[in-house]
Amino acid sequence: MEQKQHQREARSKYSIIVPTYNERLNIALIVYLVFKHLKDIDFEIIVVDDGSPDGTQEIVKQLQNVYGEDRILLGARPRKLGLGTAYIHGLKHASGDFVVIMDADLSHHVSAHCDFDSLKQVETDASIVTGTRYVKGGGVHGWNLMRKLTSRGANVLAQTLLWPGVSDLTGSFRLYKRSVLEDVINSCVSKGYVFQMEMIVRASRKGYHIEEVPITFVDRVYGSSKLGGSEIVEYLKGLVYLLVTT
Ligand SMILES: Nc1nc2c(ncn2[C@@H]2O[C@H](COP(=O)(O)OP(=O)(O)O[C@H]3O[C@H](CO)[C@@H](O)[C@H](O)[C@@H]3O)[C@@H](O)[C@H]2O)c(=O)[nH]1
Repeated sequence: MEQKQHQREARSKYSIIVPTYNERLNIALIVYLVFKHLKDIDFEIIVVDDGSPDGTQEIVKQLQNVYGEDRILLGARPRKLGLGTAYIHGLKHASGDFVVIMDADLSHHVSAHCDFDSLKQVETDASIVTGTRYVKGGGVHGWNLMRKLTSRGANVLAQTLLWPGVSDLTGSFRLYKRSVLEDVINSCVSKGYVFQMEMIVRASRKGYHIEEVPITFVDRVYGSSKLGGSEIVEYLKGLVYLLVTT
C-alpha cells in the first residue's frame, strides 16, 4: 500500500511558476527553500521575469548553473507585461502534471504552504487547492492598516457581488491540476493582479472542486510590492466585468 502511494507520488511532476519583477534579493532564497523542502517531489521551477532592471535574470542564470537548466527554467520577457500574463507565459514552459503558483518574495513560505497534504489533495479530490488568509488558521503579517483594509475590502466586495464560494480571491499561492489551469486560463482576459480573482471565479463557475488551505502571508523583507493604484482600478474594472460575464 505504502509502496503504491510512493510510486504514485514519484510519477507526478510539479511545475512551480514564480513571476518576478525586481526580485534579485529574493530569488536565490526562494529557490533554495523549494529545493530544501520538496526533496521527495519531482518538480521544476519556472521563473517568469519581465526584464527586471535589477538584474534578476542574471541571478536566475547563475542558479541554472548550480541546479540545472532542467530544474530551473527562465521564461524571460522583454518588459513588465503584468502578473496575469506572466502565469500564462509560465504555463507554456511547464511540463508538470500539476502547477503551483507562488510569489518570489518569500511571503509564501515553502515549508508551511507546499505541504504534502495540499499536494495530495490536488492529486486526488481537488482540482485546485488555494491558500487563504481569510479563514481560521490563516492570516497576514507585516502589512500596515491601509494594505490590510485594501486586501480585505477587495475580497469582501467581490464576495458580496460574485458569491464565488472562495474566501481569498486575491491570494496567489495556488495548486492546480494542469488540465484545469489550461482550461480556465484560456477564458481569462485580465493582465494584472486581478487575474487571481478572475481565475478562481471562472474555475468556480465551471464547477471545479476548489479546496482552501489556511495560510499565513508574511510581508516581504527585501524589495517592494508592485501593487499600485492602477492595479486597484483594474481590479474594480475586472470585478464589474466578471459580474456581467459570469
Ligand atoms: N513577471 C512579473 N512578475 C510580477 C509582476 N508584478 C508583480 N510580479 C511578481 O509577482 C509577485 C507578487 O507581487 P508583489 O507586488 O510582491 O505582490 P504583494 O503586494 O506582495 O502581493 C499581494 O497581492 C498580490 C496581488 O493579488 C497577491 O498575488 C499576493 O498574494 C498578495 O496578496 C512577486 O514575485 C513579484 O515580483 C509583473 O508585471 N511581471
